[in-house]
Amino acid sequence: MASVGARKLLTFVTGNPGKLREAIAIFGEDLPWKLVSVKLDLPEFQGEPDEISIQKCKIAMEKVKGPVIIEDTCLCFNALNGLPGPYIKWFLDKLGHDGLNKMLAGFEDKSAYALCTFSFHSGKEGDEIMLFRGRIDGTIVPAAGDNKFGWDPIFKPIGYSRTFAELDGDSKNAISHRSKALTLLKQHLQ
Ligand SMILES: O=P(O)(O)OP(=O)(O)OP(=O)(O)OC[C@H]1O[C@@H](n2cnc3c(O)ncnc32)[C@H](O)[C@@H]1O
Ligand SMILES: [Mg+2]
Repeated sequence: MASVGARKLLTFVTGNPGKLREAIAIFGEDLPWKLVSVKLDLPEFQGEPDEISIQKCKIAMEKVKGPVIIEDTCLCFNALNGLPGPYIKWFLDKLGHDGLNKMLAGFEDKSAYALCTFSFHSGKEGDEIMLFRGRIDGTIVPAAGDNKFGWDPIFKPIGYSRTFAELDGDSKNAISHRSKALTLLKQHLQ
């Protein structure tokens, strides 16, 4: 298995620099693992979040021989029974922040949740793909804050008066869907 010093390499396959930046910060340096990345535009599958994550991980496993992770993020509007969910990337791309807000114009319920699923495979034949999930609940609001990463400007976590985009990186990482999922993965790796 590839290693740096005493540390084993864990390869995160993603085409998204925002995810990578946050994952590196959350993963930290306290494990006997070093997180490295491979930039690849993975296919956008359809289906339920777990199925999508497993399919995505299988593609990553073809590219990376060794321990590998991928991540899939859904943004689910409760008024729309969980949509756009795994399809949020295309909805955001085509409609923008304003259009996503307008989708909820006819509903009183503006609540939503972000769901992050990390998939891990050890790289050993016969081992199963393992899933680690994190969720945060919030509200969809008109865009506020720096437009640096995806739908951050329109997601206001419950209990906060500011959107993800208005929080600094450490504050987002302390509570986010991504950090909850990655913390479970880290516990497994320990
Ligand atoms: O290569 P992968 O890892 O799949 O990266 P992606 O950008 O295609 O990501 P997804 O398929 O998981 O689609 C999720 C969409 O939600 C966005 N997104 C993911 N996590 C986010 C976060 O924490 N805050 C804001 N936007 C986020 C992301 O930019 C995409 O538009
Ligand atoms: Mg993707």
